[in-house]
Amino acid sequence: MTQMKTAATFKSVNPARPTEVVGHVEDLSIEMLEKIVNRAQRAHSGWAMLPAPERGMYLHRAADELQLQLEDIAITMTKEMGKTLAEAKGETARGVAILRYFAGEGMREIGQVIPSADSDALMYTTRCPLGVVGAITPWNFPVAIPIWKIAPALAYGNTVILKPAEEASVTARKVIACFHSAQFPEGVVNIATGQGTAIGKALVEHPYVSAITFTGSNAVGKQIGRTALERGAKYQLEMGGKNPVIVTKDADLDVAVEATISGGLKSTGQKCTATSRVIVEEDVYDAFKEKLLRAVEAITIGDGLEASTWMGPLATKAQFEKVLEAIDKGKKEGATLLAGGNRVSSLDGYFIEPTVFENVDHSKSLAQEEIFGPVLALFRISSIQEAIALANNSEYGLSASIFTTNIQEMLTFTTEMQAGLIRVNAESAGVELQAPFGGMKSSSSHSREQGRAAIEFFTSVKTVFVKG
Ligand SMILES: NC(=O)C1=CN([C@@H]2O[C@H](COP(=O)(O)OP(=O)(O)OC[C@H]3O[C@@H](n4cnc5c(N)ncnc54)[C@H](OP(=O)(O)O)[C@@H]3O)[C@@H](O)[C@H]2O)C=CC1
Ligand SMILES: O=C(O)CCC(=O)C(=O)O
Repeated sequence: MTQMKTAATFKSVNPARPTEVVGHVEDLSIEMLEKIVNRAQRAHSGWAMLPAPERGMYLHRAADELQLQLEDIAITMTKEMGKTLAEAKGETARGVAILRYFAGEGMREIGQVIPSADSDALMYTTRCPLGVVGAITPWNFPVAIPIWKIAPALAYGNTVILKPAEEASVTARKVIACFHSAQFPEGVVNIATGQGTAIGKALVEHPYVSAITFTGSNAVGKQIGRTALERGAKYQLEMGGKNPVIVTKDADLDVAVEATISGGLKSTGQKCTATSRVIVEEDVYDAFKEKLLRAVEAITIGDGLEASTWMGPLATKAQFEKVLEAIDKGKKEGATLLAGGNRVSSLDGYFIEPTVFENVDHSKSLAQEEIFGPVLALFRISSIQEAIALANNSEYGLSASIFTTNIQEMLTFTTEMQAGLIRVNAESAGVELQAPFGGMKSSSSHSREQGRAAIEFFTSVKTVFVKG
């Protein structure tokens, strides 16, 4: 009798009601990962040799499949990590658009002809794929983030292994099923579910994995960067944010309040681009605060599948506990709690009230540490210079917004703000797929994802000199 070694599994639960199991996912062993990496390595040369427009057609077919599965995938996402169904549908539709954008990359130019000093020579650049790419992704955007890593990797001729967050693995498996239904050649698109500290780590260390693209926490990102650097693999890290919004005395306060609520509290504040510091000029501080607190009070909390819900639960038990601890620490450090601050005791899941603090010390945790939850800190300032200095007083530099109608203030902000995404009269979150995305300072490894910028990470440049 042949003994088949079967994989262990782990369960993924619904954060809105943690007794409900959304699905079981394979907890791969290192031996199984080894097989997947070998398969991806074997598939690489065939995939890289395909004409780029043909690779683009595969991506179009994956987009068609994702479009067909949009409703089911969005419902799974809401059940698995809690964001509202409207947001989950929007994110899945964004995944379709990203696939179509990178399908088009198969038809765009990849190099330049450069004048040579030798009149008998032709000199040009071209690009080649890196090989096997490992994509390690978080739970907060379980469709968009994997796809904005996988789609360019494939378009430029790499094969891919996705290691999704454990808490979003059921959704990730459904996304990868769309690629399989689109009949990508065997081994080109792969998923390796399991623990980050085992499977993720082994992927980063594997000699056949030429590049790692990661989104998640700073602690893990830095560790991945060190390991990849050590063995000469290419790496790209997108990590945290402590994103400021500045509201000046010339701002339209209603617009600023709506954008602060949306940027800070949609997805329950679990976006690396979420607003967490709200820096308001003293002339309008009290008026802004009053409007903000009224809007916060109107927020409906509940299961993301219910149409009346504006804000769902935190995605995981760990995140729920981390956010409650951060709120508690803020209180102990002397900040004034204006709204929220508690778990929602009438609901079983990982729900926390939208929370607003003021009188926050700039050097303390509420002003400096990424919370990744529905928590806003208000700061009162007396000038635009003070506002920008405060906004820049952070180890992070991902996204930053200003609300003003004063053109000089807009220009000063766009010049002096140290952030990869600068937004004027618009919320700090919300990324457009055709534009470069990434942060400054500790928010990223200084590279950019999405749009045409993606080609820089997922390919290597070759300079070719041909002498006749
Ligand atoms: N920038 C962003 O978009 C995000 C930021 N965060 C921040 O990170 C905090 C913690 O969230 P968390 O989910 O724990 O984030 P992590 O950084 O731990 O997880 C992100 C991904 O990395 C994997 N991973 C974990 N450890 C390793 C490792 N040693 N080697 C390789 N891969 C690994 C995880 O797998 P597994 O799930 O199996 O652990 C997951 O797929 C949040 O509170 C928030 O502050 C979180 C999510 C997104
Ligand atoms: O703001 C967005 O749409 C993207 C946010 C993001 O990339 C993240 O939270 O990891």
